[in-house]
Amino acid sequence: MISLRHVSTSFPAARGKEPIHAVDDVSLEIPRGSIQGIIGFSGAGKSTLLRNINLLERPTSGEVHVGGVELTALDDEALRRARHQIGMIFQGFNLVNNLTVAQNVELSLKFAGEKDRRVRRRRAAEALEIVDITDKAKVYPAQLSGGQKQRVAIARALATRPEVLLCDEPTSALDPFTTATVLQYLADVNRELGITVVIVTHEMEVIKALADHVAVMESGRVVEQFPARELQREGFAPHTSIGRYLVSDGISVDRDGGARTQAPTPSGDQGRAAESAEPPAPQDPPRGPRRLAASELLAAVPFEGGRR
Ligand SMILES: Nc1ncnc2c1ncn2[C@@H]1O[C@H](COP(=O)(O)OP(=O)(O)OP(=O)(O)O)[C@@H](O)[C@H]1O
Repeated sequence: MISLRHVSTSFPAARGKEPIHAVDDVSLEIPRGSIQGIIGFSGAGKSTLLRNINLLERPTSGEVHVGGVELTALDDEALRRARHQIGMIFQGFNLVNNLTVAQNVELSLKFAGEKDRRVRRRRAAEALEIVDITDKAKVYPAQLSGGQKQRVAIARALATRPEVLLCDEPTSALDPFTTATVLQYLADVNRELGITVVIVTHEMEVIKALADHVAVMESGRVVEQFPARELQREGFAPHTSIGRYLVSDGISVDRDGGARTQAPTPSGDQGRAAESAEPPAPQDPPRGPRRLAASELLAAVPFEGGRR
């Protein structure tokens, strides 16, 4: 379904510096209808690789194929049409604040060239129903919690009926209970609509809950791949030190190094902004009180139809 062939992406150097090789000769096959997790530390190149799939970031070299079409060979107009098959959601939700929830979703259909307003309204209503947020159709994003905003973003991505959903750290700004809710919707979308999901995250617990396949990135390269079910197998150890570190106990890769520990509230659906900080170096694991692992909370929140 998605085939990345020797994809590299470099960014020009600042004066006197070396260019940044954000993605370095990555080849990856993602089967139709699967959930592919991409994990690694900050700066590993995960987001750039994800944005290479819909050419939001055009690779410097290599080929990107989606649904049998080589996107890297298309002209601008053909690429614009092909992109309707690929929805995307982001850590920061990216909703338009001065439009209502329904208008935000309709906007994606407008961009996709749907001229009939009634069709846009109907399809937006359908998409909002998929993520159970129809009751918020007339409110503005500022009136929503983080989890609700992400559900609207999922609806917006689904409105064009894509075959692929790209998720860039979709739960990083959410508390663990809200994370479980959003993951549930992504699992449902994958299972019920057959949408191929690619999810970039620094949280192994998200991968464990959702993914079929895992790719570990370091310094722009995919250094290791394994089936996500391996994560449930006792004694499983990735081959690379970065992979072992990411799956080791206590690693929900809390980027603040455990300095800000916050117990989630069961009411849950209160988005809170994640604070950015450098990740710990692999040889320097996080200190301080361990944040409640998402798995503990996922166990507490029913995850019906969850994949694992
Ligand atoms: N538009 C850009 N211009 C210049 N450098 C960039 C650009 N986008 C990304 N980079 C650099 O490319 C490298 C990979 O960045 P990328 O955002 O893909 O990593 P990541 O693994 O997603 O990190 P994070 O988890 O922090 O989002 C980093 O060194 C980053 O600074």
